[in-house]
Amino acid sequence: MPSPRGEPSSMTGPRGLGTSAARLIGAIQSGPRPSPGQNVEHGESVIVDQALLERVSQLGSSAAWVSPHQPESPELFCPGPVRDDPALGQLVNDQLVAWAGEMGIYPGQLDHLRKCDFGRLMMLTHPATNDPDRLLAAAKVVIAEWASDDYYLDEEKFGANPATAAARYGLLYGIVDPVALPTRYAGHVDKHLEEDAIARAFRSGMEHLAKYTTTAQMARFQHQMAILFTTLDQNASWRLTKEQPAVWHYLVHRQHNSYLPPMILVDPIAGYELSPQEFYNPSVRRAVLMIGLAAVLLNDLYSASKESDDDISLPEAIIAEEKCTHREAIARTVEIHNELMQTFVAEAAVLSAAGSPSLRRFFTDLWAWCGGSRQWHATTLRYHSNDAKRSQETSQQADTTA
Ligand SMILES: CC(C)=CCC/C(C)=C(\C)COP(=O)(O)OP(=O)(O)O
Repeated sequence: MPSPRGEPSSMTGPRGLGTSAARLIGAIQSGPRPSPGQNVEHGESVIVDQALLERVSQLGSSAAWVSPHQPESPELFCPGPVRDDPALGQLVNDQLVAWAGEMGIYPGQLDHLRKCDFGRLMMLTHPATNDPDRLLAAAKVVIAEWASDDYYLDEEKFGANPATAAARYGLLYGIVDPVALPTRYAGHVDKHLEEDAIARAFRSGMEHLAKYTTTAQMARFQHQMAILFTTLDQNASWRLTKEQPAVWHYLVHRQHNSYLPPMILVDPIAGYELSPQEFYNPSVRRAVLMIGLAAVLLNDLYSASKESDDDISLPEAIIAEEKCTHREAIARTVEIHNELMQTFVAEAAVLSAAGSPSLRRFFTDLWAWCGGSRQWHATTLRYHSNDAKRSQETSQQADTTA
């Protein structure tokens, strides 16, 4: 298949772990000699600095393997946190919970919200900044995303309903990418903001985030949110039909129902910008999509204890398709996660060697985001509460790989 930007035919060569990086090197090396400073923004015609490539290829990969406590469990290929500053996490968490109260999200649940410690998640996933206000800006939109998932789609006890989810997400997108209605109807949006706490949270969170984003960074965030909402609609449709998706359908779904909305904020929160030319370069996008999927599969590994019995997740899709045990499905999920992470490392290394300093930093910050997210998933009360519906087997199994 030709890529949208017409990569050389060497991109259609062998497939599988590692071969993709080799294809990229081939593609990059086969082009004409670059002019000084040329990088992936301007096409694939860059000669790779082999010494640099060897250095970046090592980046993080050895440290990402951690010995399992149970020899039969597959190891998770994921780094640990780059920084752990509990006081900073608590400061952000306190401000976040106060803001959630003002917005009216998680009514009657603020104590639980505090204990889930999303402020700690932000501190762990954005080690490039110590500025609590930057972390809070990112935290607000993240918690608004989670609230929409909980209150529109997942938690029927909170009024979530798959039959109305798509209609609600449609209205919510009108807040994320503010609509410009004819005068006669504009007041309805204001009324909706008064009535819907999640819409209010998004409006407020986006305003705060805009302090730190360029126009292009905000636009790409809105694009990623539109994608997220589309897949949450897809999820609602599976819930309505009680369909267990095929594994590949689930992977397509989860690649976009992923942690990419918070992950692609690593540069504005750290105070730099990956250019739109590099961000949207198809090879860069491919690497980013892979690490985004891997990061959210880690959620599937840790969150099983809180999910309902009809949960849609990769282990559940594998059990249905392969008729295997829960333990085997977890092992397969870890394998898939690891393949994605390893391919990301290989491809990001090549792209880093050819790209700008901001691209190298962006990949490094995504890697750090995963390390922080893993630490939070392994410890947060959201996935480790005493009233967990299912046995803790899944998260314990995932923990043994941590
Ligand atoms: C942070 C973010 C992008 C939230 C929106 C969608 C979402 C909640 C996820 C991608 C996390 O997956 P999941 O819906 O399974 O989350 P929980 O396990 O219910 O916390």
